[in-house]
Amino acid sequence: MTDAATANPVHDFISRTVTDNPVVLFMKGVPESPQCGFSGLVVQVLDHLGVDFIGVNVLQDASLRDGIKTFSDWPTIPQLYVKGEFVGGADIVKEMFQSGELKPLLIEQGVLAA
Ligand SMILES: N[C@@H](CCC(=O)N[C@@H](CS)C(=O)NCC(=O)O)C(=O)O
Ligand code: FES
Repeated sequence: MTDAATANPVHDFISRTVTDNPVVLFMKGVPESPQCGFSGLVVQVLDHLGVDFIGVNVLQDASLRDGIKTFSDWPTIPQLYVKGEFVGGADIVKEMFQSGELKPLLIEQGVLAA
């Protein structure tokens, strides 16, 4: 984390959220009703694998929508975090799922039963 984490309340919120929750998806809309196909795709993958996760709707707050980009140094939404680590956006999650890498990673991280 950069020193910005202590100076930026939005970064503090994000930091706490990804520390307190094992799997966090920063997304547009909520898991039950994604507002963008890219966010919806990641929700579908996580649901398919049976992962428990929380969704954080960046559309509720412009500073959160911007803040998650600077926090992760990643320009787009969705953004998946597992155990406080940034995993990727929709393309990465899709690729990891299709290549069979995602499930073992989630099991290894202890967020999915083997
Ligand atoms: N290729 C991206 C697709 C996601 C994407 O392009 N998101 C755009 C449109 S939803 C975005 O977040 N734009 C900035 C914004 O809306 O704030 C990925 O792998 O996640
Ligand atoms: S909201 Fe338009 S592509 Fe995601």
